[in-house]
Amino acid sequence: MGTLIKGKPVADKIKEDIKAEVKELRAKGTIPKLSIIRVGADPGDISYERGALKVMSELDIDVQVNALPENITQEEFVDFLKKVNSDSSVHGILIFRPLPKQLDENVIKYVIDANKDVDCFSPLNVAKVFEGDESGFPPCTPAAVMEMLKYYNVELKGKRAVVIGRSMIVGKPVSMMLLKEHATVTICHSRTQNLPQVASEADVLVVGIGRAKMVNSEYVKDGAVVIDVGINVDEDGKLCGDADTEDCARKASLITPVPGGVGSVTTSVLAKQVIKACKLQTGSC
Ligand SMILES: Nc1nc(=O)c2c([nH]1)NC[C@@H]1CN(c3ccc(C(=O)N[C@@H](CCC(=O)O)C(=O)O)cc3)C=[N+]21
Repeated sequence: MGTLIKGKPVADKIKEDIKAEVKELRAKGTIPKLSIIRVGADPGDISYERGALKVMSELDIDVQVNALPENITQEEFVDFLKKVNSDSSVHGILIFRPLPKQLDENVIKYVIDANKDVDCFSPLNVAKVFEGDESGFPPCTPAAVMEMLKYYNVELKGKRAVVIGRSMIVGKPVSMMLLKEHATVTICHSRTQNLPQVASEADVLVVGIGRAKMVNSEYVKDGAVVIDVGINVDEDGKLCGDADTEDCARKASLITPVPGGVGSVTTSVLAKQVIKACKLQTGSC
């Protein structure tokens, strides 16, 4: 029976480091501020927003939530984003994705100010993740995965990591970050043949596909570490991951729960990146 590894101690440690930095910034008259841009009311977005608001208020970081209508046009969205870009009181910008289909992410990603882009939307920040350059902003969820692995002393060097999912928010960047730590990385997705077989070769299995409880013990090698990045809402309206936690735990050595796992660390990483952005913009680093 595997051990559930929770996000809370990892998040607490990250928050502890940030607290002093916020104090220092505030003493100099700078109020760190995050601007969230949400289009519509997707349950995953709402969950992230709720978590983010809680963490930012704990840490005394200002947040502005911009809830834009589901049917907003591309032009209106771009105009709005440009306004947030040029608002000097805002240091970090988080745009929930995926955006509705009338909005072209391939255009918008060039509009967001890379220095305020705390969740790696801008191609400039994406490039840095792929280059292993830590001067930019990695996406918060993959960064949270790496924080979890580090905190729980999971060895990556030379190990076989399998990532299920190839999104720009989770799968692709987390694969590059695992590669940087010298894992041998396989990226799987909905078209992968013999998925359970490939997944069950993993020492570390990272799941981010957005399909509730899809991954069961058939996908898990004995003693593997399972990191569940999925945030889904089940039939009863409860939050659940992409893995069937209980079933996977029969074989896994360590497994992250949902809620209370990676998601709870993501929001702390977000706060950390807002502070990094704030220091960058106010010249205090
Ligand atoms: N650009 C972008 N980046 C994302 O990383 C992103 C996104 N868009 N769109 C939505 C999904 C979903 N997501 C969550 C992150 C944390 C929690 C979280 O804090 N969850 C808490 C529970 C919070 C609550 O519901 O009260 C937990 O798992 O314990 C939830 C969901 C990130 N996503």
